Amino acid sequence: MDRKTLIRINQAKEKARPELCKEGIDSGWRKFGFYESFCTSTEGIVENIPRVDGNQITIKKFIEKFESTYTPCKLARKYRNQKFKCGEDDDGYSVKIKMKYFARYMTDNKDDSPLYIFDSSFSDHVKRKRLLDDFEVPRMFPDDYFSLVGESRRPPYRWFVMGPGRSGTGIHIDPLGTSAWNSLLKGHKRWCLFPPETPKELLKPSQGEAWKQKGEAITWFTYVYPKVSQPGWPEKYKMIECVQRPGDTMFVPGGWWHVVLNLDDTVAVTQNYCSRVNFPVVWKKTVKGRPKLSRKWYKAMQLRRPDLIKVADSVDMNKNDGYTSSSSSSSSSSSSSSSLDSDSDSVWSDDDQPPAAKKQRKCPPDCEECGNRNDKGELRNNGESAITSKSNPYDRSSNSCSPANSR
Ligand SMILES: O=C(O)CCC(=O)C(=O)O
Ligand SMILES: [Fe+2]
Repeated sequence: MDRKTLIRINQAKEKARPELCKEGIDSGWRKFGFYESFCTSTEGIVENIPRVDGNQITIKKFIEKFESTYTPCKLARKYRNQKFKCGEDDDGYSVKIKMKYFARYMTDNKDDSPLYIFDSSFSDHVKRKRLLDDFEVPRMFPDDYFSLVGESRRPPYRWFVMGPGRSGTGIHIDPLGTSAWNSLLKGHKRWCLFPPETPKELLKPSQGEAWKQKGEAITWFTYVYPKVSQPGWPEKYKMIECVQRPGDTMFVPGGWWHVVLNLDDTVAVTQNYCSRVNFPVVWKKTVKGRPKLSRKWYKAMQLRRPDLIKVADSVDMNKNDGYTSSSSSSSSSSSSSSSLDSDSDSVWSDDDQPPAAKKQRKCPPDCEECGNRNDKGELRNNGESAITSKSNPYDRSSNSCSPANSR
């Protein structure tokens, strides 16, 4: 703890519990050594309280059964019986699980890289949609130009994210040059970020090191982190590292590599967006990778944002695209745009699509072509991905490696 914090804390302690401070500030406050001896883990606690589904029980029934009888109860959290996406099966279908099972798994699992809820379809559902009432887009991110194409046509863009310690998101770049914000409500996330020009080969675990867990964040921290944090690591690819705490919002600029490990149980919300700043890059990547979507977007801009049309028309499609808004910028993008050179619009819509359409967008789960895939069905192509299935953030990428549109 730094000196100033220590002084302030001690002042508060002196005022709040003077009797403890009399013995000397540390000895009084640490007499029993509970820091060492008392276990605060929830594991192993046997609960014997009635649990009630707070969404189902009527007020009348609650008063009758619990309040008027002075009976303690635990109103189960919302969404207990709601299903959330925690992965994808080999055919590309969402794997969903009820919140009550996942919540138990969160507190009671010993998996290396546990299941992770990463769900972008919650807002399509009448009950799960209520999650939208619980957060607001931070005021720094007012622009969202993909909204012009309409909610049902736009690529997936916001996710409810929840997972236990050791779960996380392997190293990747967010799709189509979009930037993102990620707000943490509970728990701690460990982040490492690298500039866009960092070569992918330096950031991915080598074959064999991690076998089936190649794309997992925990594998990255085990095998790659020691390399990137060595003194010889190039200054130009310098890692940015931090711990995100409850209430913190991370800003992830377009093109930046990032890897995220949950250090304990976390709940977060994240959104990808296209703003005035990243529009030239996002537009270019969309034209190249998602031509059909780009045509719809263009029409919508003609109608409602002629100012953006001007910018779109001035984007040089042949120039190496940097991630800054300045046209004179010389910073180079990742080398992945070729992976997006296909029109895969037909397959990015959503869970309700006919199986044939869903199948189209699949490549094998451990597709060597595209790189890798994490529990969230994340398929990456050169680390960068196209926004694809509505149900999956990084299905944001899966089209780019299906045979129909292989590079
Ligand atoms: O919270 C996480 O696991 C990271 C999410 C992320 O990188 C993303 O949504 O693009
Ligand atoms: Fe990301």
